[in-house]
This record gives sequence, structure tokens and C-alpha cells, in this order.
Amino acid sequence: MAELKARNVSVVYQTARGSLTALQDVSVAVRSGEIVVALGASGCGKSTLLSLLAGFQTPSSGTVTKNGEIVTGPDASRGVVFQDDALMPWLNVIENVSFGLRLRGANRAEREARAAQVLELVKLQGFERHRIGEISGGMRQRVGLARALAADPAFLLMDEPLGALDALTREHMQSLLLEVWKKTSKGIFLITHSIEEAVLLATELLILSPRPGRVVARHGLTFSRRYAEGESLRSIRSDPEFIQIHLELLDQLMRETEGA
Ligand SMILES: Nc1ncnc2c1ncn2[C@@H]1O[C@H](COP(=O)(O)OP(=O)(O)OP(=O)(O)O)[C@@H](O)[C@H]1O
Repeated sequence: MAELKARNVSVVYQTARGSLTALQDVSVAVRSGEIVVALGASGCGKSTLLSLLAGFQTPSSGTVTKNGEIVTGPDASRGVVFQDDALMPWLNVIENVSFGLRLRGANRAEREARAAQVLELVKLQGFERHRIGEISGGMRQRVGLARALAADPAFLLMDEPLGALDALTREHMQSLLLEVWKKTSKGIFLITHSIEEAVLLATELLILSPRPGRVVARHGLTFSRRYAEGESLRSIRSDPEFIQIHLELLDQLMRETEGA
């Protein structure tokens, strides 16, 4: 089992208006087969936390470790997906997906075989040769997810991956993401602004509050596991417990952001 851990991390940015504590004493652990979701108002440090876990930056204090070893930079064990899919429009779908493999020296046959596997996982078979400009926003996000999966990372780190999608496409993507999780047992860290999405996907939900960014609550949840065990999303979403938790979190977030 792989484990990615931030322990008591703080991040202080120096800005023109003085120093800004983006994260204060935050701890989080993401293990294989878990979906840790960070939810909170704008500016509470969610992206900064993801960036630490990815190894894009180091904390001002505290530690980030992967399987007990200090993280010093990004590597292939952590695949990152952003809201803005950051695809290369001049390449087709399969070239985008296999780009990282190419950089790592995989030959053409290896790249094509692996890309075909992950494209099947995200249900994009048949679109391999489409140009990025020819496919929809939802499909682009699936290409982004396939690209992150291509190197078979132990962890997926996702910064509002579904934020730019329309409501219906977003729901399709939520179930696709759960299917991928069920099949691969990756450890997932995901940022969202949607309370509903957070409750649906999370096995652990972190509520962050801004200025300074800190974890104000943690909830262990089981709805995604119920989906993985075969319950339909419709049945989960209409469960009174799901609705109750959703409303309680809404109240909590409203209180946290009052006057912000
Ligand atoms: N490189 C930086 N230099 C200075 N301040 C920064 C930098 N990056 C982020 N910040 C500030 O740190 C705080 C946390 O930012 P961060 O992007 O991590 O929050 P967030 O919760 O992801 O926000 P959002 O939901 O809007 O994406 C914000 O006040 C932001 O303005």
C-alpha cells in the first residue's frame, strides 16, 4: 500500500503586502484505495496543499513524505489533473496521452499499448486520432485523466478536475472517476468547490477555512465505497443520510466563510 502524507505543513508566501499564511499546520494522508477530498472557500490553500503533495513546492515548515521518504519534487508516482486540461492542441488524443511516456523513453509500441489501455479505462476508445480541438470539454477532461494515468502512478492529484464542465457532463465524469478508482485502487486527492461532489466521492473529507488556511473538520464517508460495491448513484443521492450530510456541510461552510 502506498502512502502520501503531509504532516503539520505550513506555507507562508511573501507578497508585496507582507507575508501571507496560505496553510497553517495542516496534516493529510492519502493511501491507496482512498479518495481524500479538500473542500473550502476560495483562498483556503487547497491548491497550495495539492502543490505540496505533488512536489511542485516545499512547505515553509512541516514535511511531505511518500512511503516514508521526503518528497523533494514531482515524479511519476503522482499524476496531476488540472481544471484547465492543459492538453497540447496540436497533438491528437493518443499523442497527448502518451507524451509523458515518450519523454521517459518508452518506444512507440509500448506507448501505443499503454495509451490504448488507459483510453479504454476512460471510455475513449475510437477517439485516438481525433485532434483536441475536435472533441468536447468532457472528453478533454477524460484525455487529461488518461494522460495522468498513463505512467500508472500510485496517486492521482486532481485540482477541481470537473469544475469547468456542465452539470450533466460533470455527473458522467463523477461516475467515470469512481469507475477508474474502483478498477485501479489509486490513492486520490481531489479538490472541489461542490459540496455534493465532495460528499459523493470522498472516503475522507477535509474542510478547510481561509486566512490562515487550516483544516477545521474531517469526515469519514462511505458513499463512494457503496458505489464501488454496486449501488447506483441515483440511490445514493436520494439517501436521506446523503442529503443530511450535504445540508450539514453547507451550514458549516456558510459559518466558516461568514464575513470572509
Ligand atoms: N505564489 C503565491 N504567492 C503569493 N500568494 C499566493 C501564491 N499562491 C497562492 N497564494 C495565496 O495563498 C492563498 C491560498 O491560495 P490557494 O490557491 O492555495 O487557495 P485555493 O483554496 O486553492 O483557492 P481557489 O479555490 O480560489 O483555487 C490565497 O490567498 C492566494 O492568493
